[in-house]
Amino acid sequence: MLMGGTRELRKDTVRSGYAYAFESIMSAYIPASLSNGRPNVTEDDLERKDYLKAVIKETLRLYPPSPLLSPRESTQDVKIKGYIAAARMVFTNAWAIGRDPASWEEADKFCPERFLENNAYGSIDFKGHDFQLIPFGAGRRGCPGISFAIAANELVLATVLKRFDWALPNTGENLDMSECVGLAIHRKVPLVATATPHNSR
Ligand code: HEM
Repeated sequence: MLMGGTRELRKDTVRSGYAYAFESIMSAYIPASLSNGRPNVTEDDLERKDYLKAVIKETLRLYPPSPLLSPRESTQDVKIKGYIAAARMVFTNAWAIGRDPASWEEADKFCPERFLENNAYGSIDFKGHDFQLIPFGAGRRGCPGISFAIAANELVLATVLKRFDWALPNTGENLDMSECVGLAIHRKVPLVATATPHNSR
């Protein structure tokens, strides 16, 4: 049984807000607030990086690395949305849940701003309490590595943005964001980007 709907992976050629998000972090947030005369990004810098955190959250909403989480098996009869799941393997489609228009405005649009404080989804988090956003699962068998994973993601992303000038190939507004189907999500078309060291930051 597949919980959370069976929306098909679609060829998402809409560049939507990716370039904007990328450029915003690079030019508006990172240099100004992370430089501080120090060469490296530290965890202290990240305390204040609301936009960067929102970008990671929005990425996990649209592209949960484990789109079907871990399979579960019911130990007794249980009715879920009209299905009987006695001794059945149940998959939770976190990918579809993250794009469900019943839960998200402009569900397919990449819009990190939605997660900024005071905005519509500012209080939603991925720690397993808000069931519309469960890239790490939820409950007793939810991912125990959330804090470590998020800290590593923030640190690496902030560092590579701070240390390099990034440029996308000339794809205009059509960066192909299609995904491959699989246990772990990944890009169908590899991302080609140039990174020029930026030593002055
Ligand atoms: C972005 C990074 C990560 C994502 C998206 C992720 C996602 C997940 C998901 C979806 C599950 C299954 C949860 C469920 O079915 O309810 C899981 C389980 C698990 N994760 Fe992660 N994870 C990440 C990083 C990590 C890291 C860094 C660690 C360890 C340091 C870790 C350790 C585990 C373990 C041990 C489980 C099994 C928990 C259990 O079955 O009781 N994960 N993770």
